[in-house]
Amino acid sequence: MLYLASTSPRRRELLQQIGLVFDVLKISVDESELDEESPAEYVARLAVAKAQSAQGMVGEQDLVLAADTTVVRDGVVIGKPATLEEAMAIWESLSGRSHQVMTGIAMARGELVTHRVVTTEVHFRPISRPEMEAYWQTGEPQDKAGGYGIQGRGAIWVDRIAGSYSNVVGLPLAETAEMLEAFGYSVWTMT
Ligand SMILES: Cc1cn([C@H]2C[C@H](O)[C@@H](COP(=O)(O)OP(=O)(O)OP(=O)(O)O)O2)c(=O)[nH]c1=O
Repeated sequence: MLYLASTSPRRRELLQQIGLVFDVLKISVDESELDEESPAEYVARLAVAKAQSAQGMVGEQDLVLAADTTVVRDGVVIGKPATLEEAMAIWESLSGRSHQVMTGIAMARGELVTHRVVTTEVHFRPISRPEMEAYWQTGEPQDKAGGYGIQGRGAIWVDRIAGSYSNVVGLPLAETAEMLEAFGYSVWTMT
């Protein structure tokens, strides 16, 4: 059996989109950063921690998939904004330039744990302050890394991307399917 260890509705939808059959496990891990850790190491570590924290809820033969997505600007991890002020500061720093979205994906079965990090380059057009205020009011930015959703209204700020789109939403599907194949899960044979 395949399990997705995530509270994110986006990840659930992405996995469903490619026809996978799975159950969802709610997990929570400490998301604080460690000193000296790169953004790629951070998302990989959190994805592995999420997968491993769910392993106690499943059998030895079950496969657990987990992920962590973050926005990175100039090598700095940008989290989820808690207030309008925080969101404005983030968006000011992303306006009219590029940033990276990194997702760590982890899969764990018994003693075997694999992980991978996928990066997408995202470019924002210049954003005005009234737009930022209006966007905050929609409620969309609050639970999202970098305070935007490319799959929602946030899309109007994105004028180009290089790399995986699903990675920005929370789970890079090509890479996830490839990793699943290595564990014997094919999207073509799952019912
Ligand atoms: C940049 C961006 C992020 N996001 C989301 C993806 C993730 O759900 C979220 C980043 O937070 P995560 O900590 O990766 O995930 P989560 O807290 O939603 O769920 P869980 O840890 O239980 O798996 O931001 C979007 O939905 N769209 C975007 O364009």
